[in-house]
Amino acid sequence: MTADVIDGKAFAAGIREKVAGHVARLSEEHGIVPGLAVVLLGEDPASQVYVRSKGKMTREVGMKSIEHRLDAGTSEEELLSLIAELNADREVHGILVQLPLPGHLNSEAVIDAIDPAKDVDGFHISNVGKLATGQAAMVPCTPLGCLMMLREQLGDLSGLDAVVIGRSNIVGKPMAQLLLRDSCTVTVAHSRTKDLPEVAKRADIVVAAVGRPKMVTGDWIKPGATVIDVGINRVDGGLVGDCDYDSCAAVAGAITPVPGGVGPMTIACLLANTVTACCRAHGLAEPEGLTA
Ligand SMILES: Nc1nc2c(c(=O)[nH]1)N[C@@H](CN(C=O)c1ccc(C(=O)N[C@@H](CCC(=O)O)C(=O)O)cc1)CN2
Ligand SMILES: [Mg+2]
Repeated sequence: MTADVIDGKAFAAGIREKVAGHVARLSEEHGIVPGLAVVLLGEDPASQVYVRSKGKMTREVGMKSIEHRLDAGTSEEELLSLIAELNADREVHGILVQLPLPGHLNSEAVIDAIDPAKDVDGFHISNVGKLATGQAAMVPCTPLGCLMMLREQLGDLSGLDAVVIGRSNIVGKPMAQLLLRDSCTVTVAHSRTKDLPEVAKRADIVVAAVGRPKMVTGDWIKPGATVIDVGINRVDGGLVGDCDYDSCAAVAGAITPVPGGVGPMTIACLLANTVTACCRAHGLAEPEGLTA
């Protein structure tokens, strides 16, 4: 079997087009321009690339991009004071603090200072709780992108066996919640899981989000399963996923490549979340097909 390649780049472009349509309508019918504020501390090269890309795509879909680039040594007090300003700014509908933060800062305290209604990353404890209890939440962008690709590829996910490898707050845990919401039977596996290859091999859906280059190999995959590779590992100047692409693609029914799979969906879903937050803030109907 040769797997279908799930083209995240093309899918993400389609989402951005939908977002642009909603933004145009918000402007024409209501005179509203959604605004996204991105805060970056320090000079981490990858973070700089992501933040630049977020700004560019925000502008391309017609939204207002607000960027705050702060020194790596910025104190928590200064950062919290900026967040309070953004919380109060009516032109800002979404706020995102680029992660990882420099080590002297308490990420949880920083994230929980963001108004949950503007938390377009979906990392605020209130959004985490809402997702877990089935309430309307802001949903973390990377898992949301994975869910959209899975629904597109497989249709109804109900009853499917899903194994999420990785238990991070940013990807693994919210991914498991979303799959559960879509009535999958969900297993969250991690570095201490016994017989991990056998566990993975039972799954119709494997989501790999561990941050270990090429860890998941084809012999872990049930023939025909759908493999979503969230890993972005820089190895020998190139980019590889958490899955060994060639051996997994030889067995899977469908697979996301790295690059060009999950990555581009993250920023597209961020833009989608910003439009959703803007509509909610103004009591307007939420855009369809852009939320979980
Ligand atoms: N506050 C947040 N911080 C971080 C998040 C996040 O969702 N919110 N996610 C990641 C980084 N990230 C966005 O911030 C991100 C990662 C990767 C991509 C992407 O398009 N990747 C491309 C490859 C790009 C490359 O060559 O490096 C791909 O996979 O095709 C977009 C956004 C951590 N921090
Ligand atoms: Mg096929």
